[in-house]
Amino acid sequence: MIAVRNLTHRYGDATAVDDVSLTVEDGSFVLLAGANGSGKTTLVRHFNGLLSPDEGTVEVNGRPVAEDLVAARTAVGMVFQDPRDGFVASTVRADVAFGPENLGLDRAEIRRRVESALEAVRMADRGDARIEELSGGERERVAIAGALAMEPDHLVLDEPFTGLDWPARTAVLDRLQHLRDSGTGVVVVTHDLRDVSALADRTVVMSDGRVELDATDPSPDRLRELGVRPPPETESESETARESRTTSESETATDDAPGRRANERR
Ligand SMILES: Nc1ncnc2c1ncn2[C@@H]1O[C@H](COP(=O)(O)OP(=O)(O)OP(=O)(O)O)[C@@H](O)[C@H]1O
Repeated sequence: MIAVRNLTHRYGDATAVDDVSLTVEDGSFVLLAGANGSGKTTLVRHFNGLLSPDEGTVEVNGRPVAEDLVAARTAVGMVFQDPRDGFVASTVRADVAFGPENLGLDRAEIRRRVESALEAVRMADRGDARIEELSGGERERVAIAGALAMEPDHLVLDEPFTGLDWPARTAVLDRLQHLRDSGTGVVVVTHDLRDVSALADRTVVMSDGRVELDATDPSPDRLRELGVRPPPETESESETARESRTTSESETATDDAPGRRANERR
């Protein structure tokens, strides 16, 4: 479990994360959303000690992150958008193998993990490709494979789907669902709730550094209020509901006060 308690993070005088408490249980899938600058990336960077709190604590599997950074980074895998500088080897397969090799695993286990991770991002046939020759989306997929190959207890993906085509996106989501079902805690930071929200056990929305919403089934209206576009199904349901509301209001309006009703709808 990742347990964040009363976490505050400041950049100079600006408070980016403001007294946030949040837990990510093993085997749960948490969607972390919120407008630009609301503090999502800053928050998740604390999950494996990439940042240290100004106030509050973060524990992973019951142990304070600051006490053992290596343990925290082994337990919490992290993938960020645009991983341009994050590669350590020249070919895809060597890069994905780097982390498992550092865990001291035997060759057969490293091979199993690497092939399985490449399969998950639909790059199984590109293992020998040179990183420098890959497109942006392919690089993102290699970065995701690198984190998958570590088989961490928790996996945090910050805007992981931006450059991914639909087949890759679907394949990665399938793997995330499978991981969640087998006990991994998954956190996906995204502005785009399409497809991901169907998998999420909870949606957490940040605004101005605070957690403003933590719900299993957030209402589309509340999401909109917090600057998050609802997933399409709920959005269209809501549109339908609004349309039918508008129609019945307009029927009533014809009966009693047409001008006033028309203004209200605007
Ligand atoms: N390295 C930094 N130095 C100073 N301020 C920063 C730094 N990183 C982030 N901030 C500020 O902290 C606030 C939160 O930023 P953060 O990147 O955590 O938000 P976010 O919700 O992930 O945004 P986005 O959706 O745009 O990625 C913003 O006001 C941002 O300008």
